Amino acid sequence: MEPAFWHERWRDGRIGFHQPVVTPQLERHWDTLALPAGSTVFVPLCGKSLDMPWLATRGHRVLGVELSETAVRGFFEEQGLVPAQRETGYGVHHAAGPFEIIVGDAFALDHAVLAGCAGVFDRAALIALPPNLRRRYVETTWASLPDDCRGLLVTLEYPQAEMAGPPFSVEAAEVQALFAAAWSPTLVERSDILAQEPRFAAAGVGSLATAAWRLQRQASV
Ligand SMILES: C[S@@+](CC[C@H](N)C(=O)[O-])C[C@H]1O[C@@H](n2cnc3c(N)ncnc32)[C@H](O)[C@@H]1O
Repeated sequence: MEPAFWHERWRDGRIGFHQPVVTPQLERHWDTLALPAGSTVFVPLCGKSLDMPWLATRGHRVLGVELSETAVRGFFEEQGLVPAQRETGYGVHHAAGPFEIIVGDAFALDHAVLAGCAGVFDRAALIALPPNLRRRYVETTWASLPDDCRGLLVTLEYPQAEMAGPPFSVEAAEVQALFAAAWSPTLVERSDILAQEPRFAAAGVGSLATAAWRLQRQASV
């Protein structure tokens, strides 16, 4: 999707992807990653997700990247924080408490800015991107994470022909194909959620599952 698509969504308040609750798979599976207390977790395409404060309650620092300044302003306001702001080569960097969010393009991040991230959490980031950008996202953004990084990825699976994305369907075979070169993906949960997502059923989608993947970065040689 072009940046204008997302800017319009935030400008018009069409943010049905934003959840008023913490992602359940994050609560269920995060601790199995056994990341050290105090370590930094990267949250790509972060929006104003409540997953970020949840990660902070687990003792993490959080580094997010998000195109929309509206989203980032909303996040800090809702958390009751006033961020310090500075211009960087990646975009305007906002920092307050355990949170740092760059208002910028996830595809422009590099090893230098992500070097301190021990973990990564992706909910509605990979699946927000069309197929050509999904590969680019894994080969640039995820590829810039350090060698020992571990993470959790949440995807949706449904017959793509029955509904246009976003969110897009990303099936297990694609997760394996995208990540297998540099990460070890392990499926930790798959649940049928059609009954909880009436807008998919209303759009004519006949089956809908969510999957959670644990990912371990393989050391580069
Ligand atoms: C589907 S939303 C999910 C937001 C968040 N992960 C959540 O769970 O609520 C995708 C977000 O990615 C942002 N976005 C899209 N492309 C981006 C890019 N190239 N770099 C940074 N953010 C991007 C959009 O503005 C939008 O807020």
